[in-house]
Amino acid sequence: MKLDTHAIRYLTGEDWRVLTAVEMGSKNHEVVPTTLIVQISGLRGGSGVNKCISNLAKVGLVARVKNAKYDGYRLTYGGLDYLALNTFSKRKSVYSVGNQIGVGKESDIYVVADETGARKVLKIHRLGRISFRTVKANRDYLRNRHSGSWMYMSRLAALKEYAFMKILHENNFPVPVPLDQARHCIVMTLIEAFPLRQISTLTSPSTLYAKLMELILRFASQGLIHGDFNEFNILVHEDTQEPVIIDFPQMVSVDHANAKEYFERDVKCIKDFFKKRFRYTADDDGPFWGDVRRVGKLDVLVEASGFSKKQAKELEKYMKEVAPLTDDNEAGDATEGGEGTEDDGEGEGGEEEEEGDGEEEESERAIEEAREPMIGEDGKELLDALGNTRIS
Ligand SMILES: Nc1ncnc2c1ncn2[C@@H]1O[C@H](COP(=O)(O)OP(=O)(O)OP(=O)(O)O)[C@@H](O)[C@H]1O
Repeated sequence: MKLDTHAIRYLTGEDWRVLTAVEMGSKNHEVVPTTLIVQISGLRGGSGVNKCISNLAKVGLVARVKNAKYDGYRLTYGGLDYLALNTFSKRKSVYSVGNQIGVGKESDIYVVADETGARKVLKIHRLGRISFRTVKANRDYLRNRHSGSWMYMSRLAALKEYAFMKILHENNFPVPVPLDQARHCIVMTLIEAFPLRQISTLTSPSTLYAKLMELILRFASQGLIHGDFNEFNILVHEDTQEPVIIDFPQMVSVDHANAKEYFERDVKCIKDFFKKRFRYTADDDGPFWGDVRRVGKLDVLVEASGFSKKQAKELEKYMKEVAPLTDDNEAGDATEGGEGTEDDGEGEGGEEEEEGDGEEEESERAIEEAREPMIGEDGKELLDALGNTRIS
C-alpha cells in the first residue's frame, strides 16, 4: 500500500471527523474498536462511518488491527501528521509544505510557508519511531503503558521543546522563534545558517568558542543545563559567526540530580570538537561547575508555562528506558513482528494466531508506510486541500 498525498484532497469533512474520532479513541484504547469510532464521531449511520474509515485506511491515516477480542483501528503517524497540519492550516501558521531538510533520530524537519510565502520550519517529533520497529523489549515496555504511547510521548517532546524555546526566546537566548505548536509538531522560524558540524574553517575559532562557553554558563546562571550541547545542535551564521541553538531535548534544571554531569559534558563536547575540527584549545580549562552563579529561574518559569515536572519526568523515563533498548536490539529483533496485540497480550496462540499475525503484519506494513515522508513536493497541493477542508 503506497501512501498517496494526492488523495488527501478528497477527504471530506466526515473523513476528518472520523479521523479525529480515532485520535480521541486512542487516548484510552490501543486499538480503537469500530463501534467506538462510530460513537465518538457522532455521525449517523454506521455504514457512512465505515466508508470514511476505509478511505482513511486506504491513504494510511489509520491502520486496521485485529486482535483476539475485537477488530479496530489505530491512528498512524501519517494520521497524526494530517491532523496537526490541519490545525496549523486553520490557524494560518502553515499554508504550504516544502522540502524535508532534516531527519533526526526522533524527528523530521520540513521547510514550510504561510500564506504570505514567509518560510518557516516545521518539526515533527517522532518518538518511538525506532522502538516502534517491532523490538520485543520495547513492546513489552509499551504494553502496559499509556495507550498510543508513541503519540503521547511525541506530543510531550513537542510540548517540551515549545515551552523551552518560548522561555529562551523571551529571555534573549539565541534560539529560533517558536511560532506554533499542535500535537507532536512545532513551527518555528527558519534559521539561515549552517550546522557547526558542516563548518570546516572559522575566521576566529576562539571567538565562537568563547561565545559558546559563555552561553553554557548563561544557561546555567538562568537555571538551565542544555545537556546535549554539540555541533549538531548549533547553527552558525556565516557572516557574523553568531551561534543559534536549535535543539534542546535534554534540557534540565540546575537542580536536576545529573546537572553537574550534564554541564561538564556540554563543556567537554565543545572543547573536544574545537580541538579536533579547528585544532583550537583555549588557554584556560573552564568553565567549571563551581563558576555557575544562579541569577535567574527559567527552570521554574518553564514549568509554570505549561510543561510540568510530571511531564518532564515521564519523558525522561521514556528516553532512559526505551531509547537504549532500541539501540541494542533494533537489528536482532527486527523480524519479531511486533505490535498488534499489545492491548491484551492474549492473542498469541490457537486459531487466532495465524489470522491475527497476518493482520498484524498488514497493519504493521501500513504503519511503516504511513511513516514514510509524506509531505514533499506535493505538499503545497496537500495544504491547499487542507485549507479548504474543515473537520466539522
Ligand atoms: N529552525 C531551524 N532552522 C534551520 N534549520 C533547522 C532548524 N531546525 C532544525 N534545522 C535543521 O534540521 C536538522 C535537525 O534538527 P534537530 O536537531 O532539531 O532534529 P533532531 O531530530 O533533534 O536531530 P537529532 O536527534 O538527530 O539530533 C538540523 O541539523 C538543522 O540542519
